[in-house]
Amino acid sequence: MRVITTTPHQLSEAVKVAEAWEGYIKTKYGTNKSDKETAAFRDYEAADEEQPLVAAFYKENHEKQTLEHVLQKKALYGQLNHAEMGIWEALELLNTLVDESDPDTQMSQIVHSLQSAEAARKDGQPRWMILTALIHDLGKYLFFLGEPQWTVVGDTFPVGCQFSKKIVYSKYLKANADYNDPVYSTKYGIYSPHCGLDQVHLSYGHDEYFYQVCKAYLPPQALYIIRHHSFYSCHTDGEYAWLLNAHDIEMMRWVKIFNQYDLYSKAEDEPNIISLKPYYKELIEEFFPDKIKW
Ligand SMILES: O[C@H]1[C@H](O)[C@@H](O)[C@H](O)[C@@H](O)[C@H]1O
Ligand SMILES: [Fe+2]
Ligand SMILES: [Fe+2]
Repeated sequence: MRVITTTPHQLSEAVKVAEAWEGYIKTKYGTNKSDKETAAFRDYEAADEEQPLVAAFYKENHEKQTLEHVLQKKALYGQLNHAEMGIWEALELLNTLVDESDPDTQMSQIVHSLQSAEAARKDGQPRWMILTALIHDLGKYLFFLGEPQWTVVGDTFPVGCQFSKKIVYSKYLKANADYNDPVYSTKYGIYSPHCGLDQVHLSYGHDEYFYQVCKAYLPPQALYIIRHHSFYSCHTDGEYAWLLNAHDIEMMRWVKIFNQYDLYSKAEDEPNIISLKPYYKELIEEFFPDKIKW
């Protein structure tokens, strides 16, 4: 097994910034919403009683997302030889998908995409951020390539090292084959402290897939958001600080800014797809060619 290492210099730099991560994210990037407002989202306790599908989703996800599974899917989809398609086309296609893992929206994905993008736009965010909000979930196209929801949607978490208790529905991780593995069950597993998330395998889903699809076209901040937006135990609960390097800490601030648009826009009115289309088509053309590889 290849162990991923960090040079002493990289390490000390990363430790300097990562040490205070847990408290830091909450104070510095704490949401401007009240506790009551934020409690209305991602309430998995309530979902447990009212939306049994969500718990069932995570049970299957947590049992099956092993390091071996992740490596296999990365090899398969990293080749980008499954389709050629434009961004708007993908958005329209995803219109028929409802995400089983999400307790907060029963709406289709194009609605969620436009709601997130419109929220960023109203906030005066730069064009790359508005575009990122629009497309961040397009990796859910995996579902249309025949993948089951458990390896397409839901929160992500590192595999190959100890699972955090703060991962949503963490109790189900006990049934994961890696849970008792002599290496993968240790705190650092196959990683070394502060090796950086670029070296870490997260459970496989729409984040990693779409990051690969977009790699050639978007600025680093946008790519970072796309790749890590579902890693809630880290960006929201402050877990796994020991994996982060200085670059991660720098980039995480964008994930936090983006997260507000992803989450809280779900309460807003349904956007008018037809009237918004010309604006977003132009925005897409600024960054992407007509067709890209999927
Ligand atoms: O249920 C949601 C949904 O699947 C999102 O697209 C994903 O980014 C979240 O992390 C997840 O909890
Ligand atoms: Fe997502
Ligand atoms: Fe989303």
